Amino acid sequence: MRESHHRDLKPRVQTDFKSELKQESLAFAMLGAASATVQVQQGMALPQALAGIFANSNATPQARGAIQDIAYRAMRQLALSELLISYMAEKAPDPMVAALLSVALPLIVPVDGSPAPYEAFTVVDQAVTAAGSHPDIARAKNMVNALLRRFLREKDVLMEEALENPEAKYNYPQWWIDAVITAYPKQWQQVLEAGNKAPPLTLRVNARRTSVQDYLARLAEEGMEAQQIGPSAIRLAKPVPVLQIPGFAEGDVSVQDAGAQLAAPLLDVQPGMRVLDACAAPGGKTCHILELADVSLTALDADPKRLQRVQENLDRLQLQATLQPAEAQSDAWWDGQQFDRILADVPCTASGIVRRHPDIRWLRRKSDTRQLATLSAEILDNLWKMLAPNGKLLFVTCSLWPQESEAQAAAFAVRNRATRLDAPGQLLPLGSSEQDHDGLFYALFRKDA
Ligand SMILES: C[S@@+](CC[C@H](N)C(=O)[O-])C[C@H]1O[C@@H](n2cnc3c(N)ncnc32)[C@H](O)[C@@H]1O
Repeated sequence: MRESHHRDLKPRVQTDFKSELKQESLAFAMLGAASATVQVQQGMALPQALAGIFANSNATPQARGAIQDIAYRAMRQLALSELLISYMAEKAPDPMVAALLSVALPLIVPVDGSPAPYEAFTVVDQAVTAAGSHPDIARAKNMVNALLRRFLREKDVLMEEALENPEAKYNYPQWWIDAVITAYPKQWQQVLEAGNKAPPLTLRVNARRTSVQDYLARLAEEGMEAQQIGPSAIRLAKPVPVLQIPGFAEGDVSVQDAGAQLAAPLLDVQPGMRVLDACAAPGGKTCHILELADVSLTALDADPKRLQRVQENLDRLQLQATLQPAEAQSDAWWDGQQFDRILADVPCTASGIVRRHPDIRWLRRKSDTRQLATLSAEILDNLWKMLAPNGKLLFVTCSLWPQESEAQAAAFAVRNRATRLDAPGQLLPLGSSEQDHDGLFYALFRKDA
């Protein structure tokens, strides 16, 4: 996938996704996933693209699930699919046709080692039906048929050739591959591969309502296989929709990655403390802090809409915080009273959570890293003055890039004469079953009196 290729795309996109196809058909799901894929190629985040498609469509919850699954698979193999298409198509297909082919190919050959979810001939047949049903691409129906059938015939040779290309082999832009190799010369392959695996569903047990042991027993009673993978973290063997998680609606558990669950304990909160969560939404870490101690917490975020999600999570867990829509690099909102603890989970490239957001690699530009690092430095310096003497500030990113993480932490400590305390540093997402977490970074600082 070439950067310039992306910017030049001006496809006709069917955002008002009302298809005449049967909702339960694979063709319907593929068409929805292809519409989402085209929008990502135009620069929109996949969750937003899907939300738009769902809002404008008549899709049932089941059909939505299928669209989502197929779109996420397509993101994890986009560079491979695009290269394969370029081998087989005489001229570059219309973006919507290319997107339909890009959602079909991973269903025939998943490269993460998982079994193919459908019979290959069903995929071809349904892709052709999908093309035929869409007014803008119906004329490409025969081409879709011919190309996918050729792929079935020549799969081994085509795959062998394509997998010699690093972008197609690993399914990341070349600059991303280079950045991982530079930062992690020993584990780069494992890191890239882990980012292409579907993420686990990890729960955080709410210590105010139950214990890990009791909750594991409850899951066992319900026939759900699960394993403890952190002090409060439980990984389900098979992901399920949130509303099927026992006790979720009542607040017994929340969904949170095991790596993200390290934040609240590291802050070492004590009853009565004043705590600022400076980039709080959607409130995963906010709620965890409040589950651990009765503190007076301000949850700040620049995005008021995302702050509503913090409130929803607080309500579900029956917790309280003061919500503050504001930018963390500003002090216009601040009453001058210092905080005992500050969590700075700053905006970053999110390169460490690419297994959950496989679209990120196609949306980010190399230059984003520097811009975000500059903003984070401003945020950190501003928050430092809001910290009380002997207070602690926890700096968190979900980035793999040292420029945003370790280099940022080191420069911050020097600028502010902050004392660095023990913290895990960079968590490498290696996808191993013992350490199954996202790629977060943690640095903890104390302001000496
Ligand atoms: C990594 S997310 C936070 C995740 C959250 N701490 C959790 O555990 O659920 C970063 C958040 O920073 C917010 N944000 C972005 N720029 C900001 C800024 N300048 N000031 C404050 N918040 C900002 C985003 O809206 C986003 O919600």
